[in-house]
Amino acid sequence: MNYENLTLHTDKYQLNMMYAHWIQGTHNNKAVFEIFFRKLPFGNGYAVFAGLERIVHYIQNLKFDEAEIAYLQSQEENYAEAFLKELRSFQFTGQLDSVKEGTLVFPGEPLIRVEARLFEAHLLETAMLNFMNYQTLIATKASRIKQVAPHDTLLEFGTRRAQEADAAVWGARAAYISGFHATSNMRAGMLFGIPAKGTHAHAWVQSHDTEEEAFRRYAEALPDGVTLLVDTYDTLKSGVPAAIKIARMLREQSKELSAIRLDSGDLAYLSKQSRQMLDDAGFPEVKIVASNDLDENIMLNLKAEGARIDVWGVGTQLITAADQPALGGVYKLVAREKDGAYEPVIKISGNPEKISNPGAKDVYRLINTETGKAEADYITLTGEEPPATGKPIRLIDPLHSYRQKQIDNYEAVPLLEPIFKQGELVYALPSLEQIRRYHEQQKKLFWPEYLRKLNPEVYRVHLSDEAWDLKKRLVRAHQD
Ligand SMILES: Nc1ncnc2c1ncn2[C@@H]1O[C@H](COP(=O)(O)OP(=O)(O)OP(=O)(O)O)[C@@H](O)[C@H]1O
Ligand SMILES: O=P(O)(O)OC[C@H]1O[C@H](OP(=O)(O)OP(=O)(O)O)[C@H](O)[C@@H]1O
Ligand SMILES: O=C(O)c1cccnc1
Repeated sequence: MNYENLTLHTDKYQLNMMYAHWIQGTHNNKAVFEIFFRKLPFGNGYAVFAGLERIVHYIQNLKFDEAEIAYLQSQEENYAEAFLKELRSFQFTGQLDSVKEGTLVFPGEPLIRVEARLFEAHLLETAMLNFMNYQTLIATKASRIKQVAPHDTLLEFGTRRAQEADAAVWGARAAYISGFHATSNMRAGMLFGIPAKGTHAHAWVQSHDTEEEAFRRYAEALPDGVTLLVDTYDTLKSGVPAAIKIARMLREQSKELSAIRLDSGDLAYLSKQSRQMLDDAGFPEVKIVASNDLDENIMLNLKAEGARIDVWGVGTQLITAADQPALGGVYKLVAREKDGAYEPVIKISGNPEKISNPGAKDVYRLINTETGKAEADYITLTGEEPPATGKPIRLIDPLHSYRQKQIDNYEAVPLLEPIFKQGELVYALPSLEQIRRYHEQQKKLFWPEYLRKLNPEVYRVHLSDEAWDLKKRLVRAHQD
């Protein structure tokens, strides 16, 4: 079945709630929901927000066609015809604000805010979380990998091990946002304009009588600048020597061997030996590509061992976020329309970290005007006066309110941008190159202590006095 309509890409409970609201006549009441996550993945100090482009396309294409309606009828005989009619004319008419893709984001802050009829806001939850959680997770994993090899070339090789096709292409895009240079996935190349790159598999070597013949034929067949996989039989005894012969052949033809690839064995030892052999043979420009279940920890170790690797092919560990395969982003109701006005709502929990921050909120990044570095993120209620220089801010840690800090000279950059207004797209989606550049600039806003991959400093995310007072008031109201 090849069916692209994602309107029913939602959990059944959303339709249950939509129906129940419709039955009680509250489906047109408005509400505000916010997406945020509570815990950073991989012990990282930040996450890289991604998924907005897919969310925009998803919302623009929401439509209950006849196939969706027929399926719903087949599942629930009870659905009133008038409800199905309501679904047939369904479209998003609300407001959506979001952080831009490539932004560094932190726990507890609103990343996407949806203000819409309950009927619409419920339907959107599942798909939006699905897109945002996965893409943000992979962008964050890719960013960790980039941290350990900031000056090397990074290739995304994960498609064959990804959790199906969508994960492969959107994961490739997420990796590119965080600074990967290319993907092996041709469709991701075609869809998003990511450079597509590839070497060859062991099968190419195995399908010839000798390694040398395989390399020669491959170099003759392909355009200039090939990479040869040298570990099919014996890397140092046969693979690298055969590659050097081909490099000589190519040089005579005024062409060149671009690189060799190592895909097994001790990559530190083999890369150092291969480098020496290539240099001794007069080919210092030929690069060394490594692959084989790499992740940021192995890469860091390889670098510590002095490995001579110029290009890293990273697949499984990146595309599946193997060490933490899910980001726990949530979509929570923060305000509901009552008697024509918004009333903030809270979710109480015995665990203080799970008590939600009530009320529709904005979030600002406070940049110290002297250092140019981010000091903290600052969450206000939407009705509040935005923070501005000249107005000192007392930062109160929402979880540990004894932790307070005053800052005076700052620029407050709003992180949430209007994406949809009254259902109309008001945001010009940036190109992937622009997102990638924006992400690079974002990282420069932070001291390295927040960015390091092991035990990073915790970046502050604070509530304004008004937001904090509202929270205390609602907690108390629920205790009485
Ligand atoms: N010097 C090194 N230091 C740390 N880890 C390394 C080093 N060299 C290779 N590795 C990693 O160790 C793991 C070795 O995996 P494995 O034993 O399955 O590979 P292999 O036997 O060399 O090759 P394969 O099974 O793919 O033919 C891989 O994840 C690889 O990236
Ligand atoms: O190890 P990853 O990080 O997931 O990177 C992708 C892996 O996919 C290929 O191996 P595979 O054994 O599938 O095919 P091959 O015959 O080309 O080695 C490639 O050689 C890499 O080792
Ligand atoms: O081009 C490669 O070398 C490649 C591509 C995908 C997976 N493994 C390797």
